[in-house]
Amino acid sequence: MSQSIIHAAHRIVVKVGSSLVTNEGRGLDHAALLRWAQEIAEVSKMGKQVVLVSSGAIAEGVARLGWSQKPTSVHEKQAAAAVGQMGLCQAYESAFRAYGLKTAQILLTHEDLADRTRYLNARSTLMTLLNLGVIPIINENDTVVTAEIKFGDNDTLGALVTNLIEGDALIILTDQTGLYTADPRSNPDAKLVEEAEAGDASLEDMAGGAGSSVGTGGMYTKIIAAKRAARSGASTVIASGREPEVLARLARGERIGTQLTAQSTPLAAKKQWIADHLQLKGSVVLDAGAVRALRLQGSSLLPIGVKEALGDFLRGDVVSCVDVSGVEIARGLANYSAAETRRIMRLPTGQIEAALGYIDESELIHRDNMVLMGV
Ligand SMILES: Nc1ncnc2c1ncn2[C@@H]1O[C@H](COP(=O)(O)OP(=O)(O)O)[C@@H](O)[C@H]1O
Ligand SMILES: N[C@@H](CCC(=O)OP(=O)(O)O)C(=O)O
Repeated sequence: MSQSIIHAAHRIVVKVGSSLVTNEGRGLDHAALLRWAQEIAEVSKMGKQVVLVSSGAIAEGVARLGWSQKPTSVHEKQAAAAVGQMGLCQAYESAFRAYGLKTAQILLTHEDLADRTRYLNARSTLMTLLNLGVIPIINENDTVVTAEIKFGDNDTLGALVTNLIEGDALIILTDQTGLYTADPRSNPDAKLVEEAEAGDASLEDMAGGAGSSVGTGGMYTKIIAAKRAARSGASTVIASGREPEVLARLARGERIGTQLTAQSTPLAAKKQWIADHLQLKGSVVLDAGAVRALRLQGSSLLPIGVKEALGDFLRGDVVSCVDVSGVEIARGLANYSAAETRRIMRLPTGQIEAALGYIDESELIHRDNMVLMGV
């Protein structure tokens, strides 16, 4: 059997569920947290970047408040989450510190990822943390969300974070060894699914299907998360968080649990999305040198090669790159708005900062965020 997709993955999102983190609700499992921290340190040393999405705030809050069971009222759940998140933070901070790693807490809501500016800000912060070698630890910002605007479960959050940072892979650690052909708790004959295509509809039936008791969480949300992650080209592994050295072994290429493979790579998925993008917010007119650099040398687009910026695009919008006669050469995600582009076009990279007072990127459109058109 081929190697685990985690072996080749560079940027990985790891999601751990409440039952694992809190030892089935009995309070934080410090030994498990230490194990994952040790393994993530090992995976980082292999040159991979890791983001951790951790549940457990509500379960830990319930334990800290001395409640015998999870409350049903939204506000009590939110209060429990606020109490429990302190415990999660403390525990992760000291577990990772033991292995020489710094951590950062990021709490997100659905609205943060739906709003374009907040999406880009969250993305930039996460990328900056990863480049600094810090491990971001993400949870839903339970205090400010109500049922209608909740991710609802952290499997979904894990997938959206994978899309956000263009991760190569999502690892969902849970209390089962992977996806079975039926719920193994009630079907002792169920078999482990070792590999399948992410998005394969038959998986949803194995996991219970929407609307069943399992459909509100359990494996179903993991299958849907794998489908979402695959949209940006990331494959998913579902495995047991209790399996010794699970993360390190996956990273070394060992096959563990269930692998749900995406049909394209993150780069190909992004380029397809850009090529298909119909809502172009503007265009830039390139000089002959820039046209040659894009077409023949596979270069990024630098401000110096831009003669004109048309329309009113913002940073992150898809813009069209045309030659002086209006022929579309490429399409890509702009790093600067139309107004900024007008101030930096025709300038060499070294003068961008003086013209704007800051520099985000030296390219107007990076090659990885660009597709050539009509070739
Ligand atoms: N086909 C299946 N294969 C494996 N587990 C399943 C399946 N269908 C339902 N489940 C249930 O899903 C549970 C894991 O989901 P959940 O309790 O939400 O975990 P987590 O807290 O890790 O998100 C398992 O304990 C199992 O009972
Ligand atoms: N934000 C919540 C997450 C709840 C959740 O999705 O839990 P799980 O299904 O165990 O991943 C918490 O930290 O308690």
